[in-house]
Amino acid sequence: MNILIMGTGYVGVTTGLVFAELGWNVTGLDPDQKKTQSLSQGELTFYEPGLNTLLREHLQSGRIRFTSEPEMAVRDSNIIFLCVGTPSDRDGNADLQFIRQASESIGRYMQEYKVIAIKSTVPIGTNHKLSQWITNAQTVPVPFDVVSNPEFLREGSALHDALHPDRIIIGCESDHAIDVMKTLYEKIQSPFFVTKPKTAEMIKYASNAFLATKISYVNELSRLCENIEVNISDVAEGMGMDHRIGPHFLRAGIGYGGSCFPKDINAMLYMAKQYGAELSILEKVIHVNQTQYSHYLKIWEQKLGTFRDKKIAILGISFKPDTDDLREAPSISIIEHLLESGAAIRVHDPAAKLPPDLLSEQLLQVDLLEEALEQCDAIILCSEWEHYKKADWTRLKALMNQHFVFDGRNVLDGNQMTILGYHYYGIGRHLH
Ligand SMILES: NC(=O)c1ccc[n+]([C@@H]2O[C@H](COP(=O)([O-])OP(=O)(O)OC[C@H]3O[C@@H](n4cnc5c(N)ncnc54)[C@H](O)[C@@H]3O)[C@@H](O)[C@H]2O)c1
Ligand SMILES: O=c1ccn([C@@H]2O[C@H](COP(=O)(O)OP(=O)(O)O[C@H]3O[C@H](CO)[C@@H](O)[C@H](O)[C@H]3O)[C@@H](O)[C@H]2O)c(=O)[nH]1
Repeated sequence: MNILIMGTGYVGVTTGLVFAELGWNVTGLDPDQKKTQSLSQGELTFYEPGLNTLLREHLQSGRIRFTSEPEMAVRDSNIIFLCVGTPSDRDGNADLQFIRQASESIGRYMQEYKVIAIKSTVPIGTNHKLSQWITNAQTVPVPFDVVSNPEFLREGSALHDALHPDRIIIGCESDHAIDVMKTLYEKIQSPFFVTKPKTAEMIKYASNAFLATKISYVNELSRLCENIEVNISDVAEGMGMDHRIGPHFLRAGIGYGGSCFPKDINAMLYMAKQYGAELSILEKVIHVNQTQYSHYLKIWEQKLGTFRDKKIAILGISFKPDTDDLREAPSISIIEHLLESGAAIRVHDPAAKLPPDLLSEQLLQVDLLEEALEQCDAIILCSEWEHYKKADWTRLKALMNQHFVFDGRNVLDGNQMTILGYHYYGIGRHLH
């Protein structure tokens, strides 16, 4: 079977490489020629561990190729995966313009039966719209089936997640298309959950919103823990031992970011309004997330005295470690706040780069951790890269002017840092 992947971003490239790894022939299609040229030369356009090696391997094996020409790519495919972006529009709804454009080119160029699977995260009912857009673009009627096959991979561990998913969700009403999907994924050991298209679409949003709810719950709880001298990490560990709660997504921090949680929860709230329902819990989830970083900045500023004229090192700017993605990263809001408060900032990140137009005399990005710490008064750790966990904090201390460490992800050993002479503060973290 020939697989066409429309959209060669995080999801498209990972999905394409996983199918190539499973032995299928894959074509990646993207109108962005810079992306398809770079990928054809074995260079990813973003940072994601493990993908580069697999990309080069499968370019060599001939199982994957990239193009910006839709006509032949659509014609030669048996199954098409839509992995295009669905960003927020001005009202918070998911903007379906890329889904629509992709479906119109499928309709225009298809000449025989195809299975068309949507991996992009799309509002309830989009599968149905897609069928209409494809049909309307056809000049002669050609049969096809649409499948909802939402993706659950995380950036930073995309390859692992796509090769070992907890479940494969298939929303489809055609037995033939369900069989095609089962054949495609047969080498992946994972439960297969077949349901209606609308249900599959809802499972994706409901899962992301639930994970974000867990995070906002512990984050709000961390504020209480801060006042009662209890360590939120210990509370989360004890809670997580109950298998009904589970240990995951209970790490308190400066808030969630990324290209998915914020936009998907907004899209859910938009849908709720559209269908006359209330999702008041999710409104609170957003509120806690939006106030979490500023709540802790206030506490940290009191510890330091003031941010004005202080030199602050920001460690880790990506929304999470092992990615260079800055979309909705809490670090950006923190940097903006510090600049307004008159601090001078040096930023370090193992992979992510601040956009050049943000940089100024007051805000520099440096290549070495040592350069960021040189003469600084305080560190704010915004994403928990291994690089920082493994750093030699005994040696680094000598570089700093004052020794305040504000650990926005609760990952450094606070007791050890205190013994070394740092003034260590985390998130809802009372030290023993
Ligand atoms: N990033 C993640 O971790 C993740 C995980 C699960 C689901 N998702 C969802 O998957 C979708 C894609 O996310 P992403 O992060 O990979 O997006 P992305 O922005 O990295 O990539 C999307 C790509 O689609 C391309 N594109 C736009 N119009 C096209 C067209 N007509 N034909 C072919 N390609 C086209 C763009 O040029 C871009 O390269 C979104 O709906 C997102 O919510 C993302
Ligand atoms: O206990 C936790 C876990 C995560 N985070 C933060 O939550 C955000 C999102 O992290 P994560 O979910 O690991 O990364 P994403 O790549 O955004 O993945 C989410 O969004 C994807 C896109 O929809 C889904 O496919 C994934 O299943 C879902 O986990 C990051 O800012 C993390 O720092 C916390 O603050 N505490």
